[in-house]
Amino acid sequence: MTTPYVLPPTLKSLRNYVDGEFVSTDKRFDNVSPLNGEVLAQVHEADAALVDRAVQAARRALKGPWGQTTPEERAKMLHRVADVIERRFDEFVAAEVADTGRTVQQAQKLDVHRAIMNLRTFADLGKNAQTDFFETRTADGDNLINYTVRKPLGVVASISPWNLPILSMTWKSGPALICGNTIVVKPSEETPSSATLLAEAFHEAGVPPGVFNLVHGFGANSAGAFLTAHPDIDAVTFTGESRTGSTIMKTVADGVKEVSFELGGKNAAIVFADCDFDAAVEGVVRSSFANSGQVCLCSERVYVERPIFERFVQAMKARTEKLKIGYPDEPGVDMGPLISRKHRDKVLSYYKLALEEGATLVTGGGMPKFGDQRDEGVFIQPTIWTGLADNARCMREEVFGPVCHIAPFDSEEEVLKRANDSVYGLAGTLWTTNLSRAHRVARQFHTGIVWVNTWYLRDLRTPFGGVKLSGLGREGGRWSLDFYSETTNICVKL
Ligand SMILES: O=C(O)C(=O)/C=C/C=C/O
Repeated sequence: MTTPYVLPPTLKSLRNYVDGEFVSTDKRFDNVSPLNGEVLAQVHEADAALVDRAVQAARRALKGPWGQTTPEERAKMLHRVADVIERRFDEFVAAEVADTGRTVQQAQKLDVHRAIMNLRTFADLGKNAQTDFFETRTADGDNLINYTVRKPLGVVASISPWNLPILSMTWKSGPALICGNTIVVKPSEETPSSATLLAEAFHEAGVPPGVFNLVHGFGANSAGAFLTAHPDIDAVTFTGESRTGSTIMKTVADGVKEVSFELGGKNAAIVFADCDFDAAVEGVVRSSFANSGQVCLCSERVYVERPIFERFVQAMKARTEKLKIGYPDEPGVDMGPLISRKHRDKVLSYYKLALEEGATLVTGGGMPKFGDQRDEGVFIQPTIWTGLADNARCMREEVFGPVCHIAPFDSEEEVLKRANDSVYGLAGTLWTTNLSRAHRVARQFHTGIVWVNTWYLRDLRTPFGGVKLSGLGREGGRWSLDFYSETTNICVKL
């Protein structure tokens, strides 16, 4: 097992991967560890010319051998990539841990595990995909048959976030490639390591040049903007902040390109008095502080039915104060640092704002003091507030840190009105042992996803995405196959 946050030697210099080759550039930026501020590697930034080379390589590959492959052959290649990830599992764990400071346990059980699952699941879903067939009889007595065929969109631009780096990159690449497209991926500048390893995995698996391309860089005036503005891309899939989604939508509007967005959230968890109390406490601690609260699905707003409100707040406080914050491989560690100093400053600004807005601080609210090198990292305390008004900024804006606010409620009608009173609508969570209430309330969440008596358990065949500012479209299962394909209907008179 490689030491969890020392990168494998090949990852000291993180290059682009274009047309089957690793490409260095003169313009480089530091990859900085959130654990202790050390420079881990130099990242080679792609300029507009290199992004153009990547898009042209992707376009050429569509007309090459890749364009002639069958879904079965593409599935075999994706499984081979997954085999390489399995073989180099510890390196992918080390890459994710080095870039993000997450716990080794999470990187193993969630991030890298899901990267393998994403590729294998979509390889098989795409290979076995159903299409539609209708028998039609017209009023004039004609008999017709109608059937649909799925064809590739073309060149897909994929921009993935720093919070679940390899999970989101493979969540997009898997379905895009099984549908016969080619892809240019741009990881966040905060998490370049596992993306570079993924390019090595595609290379080792023998996927033809130009099918999978990787460009490193930032958003505006850098690789992200060059890629989404490129005239020869056919679609954009993006996970990240809502305002960046709007910018991308404007960029591709003239070309009327297809977009799939999974954006921000200010998710609500509703805890009824008839819940399984201990399970709800455990579940809401997890849904508030997992990945240091850096998951678009986390619950930053918790509503608890009044009869158990005080008891629930005290139980949450006690359980949260038991969370172990520290290095990725410390025994029993629960939470690592945030992704960067800049992001920690943002979260700390909300910790300060909450008090100005009248919050009662139940626990946390600052930074842990380790008295060792970890103080050079960007760690932060998990925090619980109560007492804020529903219209406080901390109740409406996404903090994207380990924080939640707990408020009491008195009726289903009231709590649903408050939970849905948000510009976002990604994920709702609900805790109750009353079966009919579970189904009745779940469907009244104005969100794309609802979890009942659990959080963030995923079936990859289900539709995943949000409403309002939380996104556009759905990915997952056949919804991914529909997004990453052009569907043609063919009507034949018999
Ligand atoms: O679980 C997934 O498939 C996924 O895409 C999660 C995204 C979470 C973003 O913060």
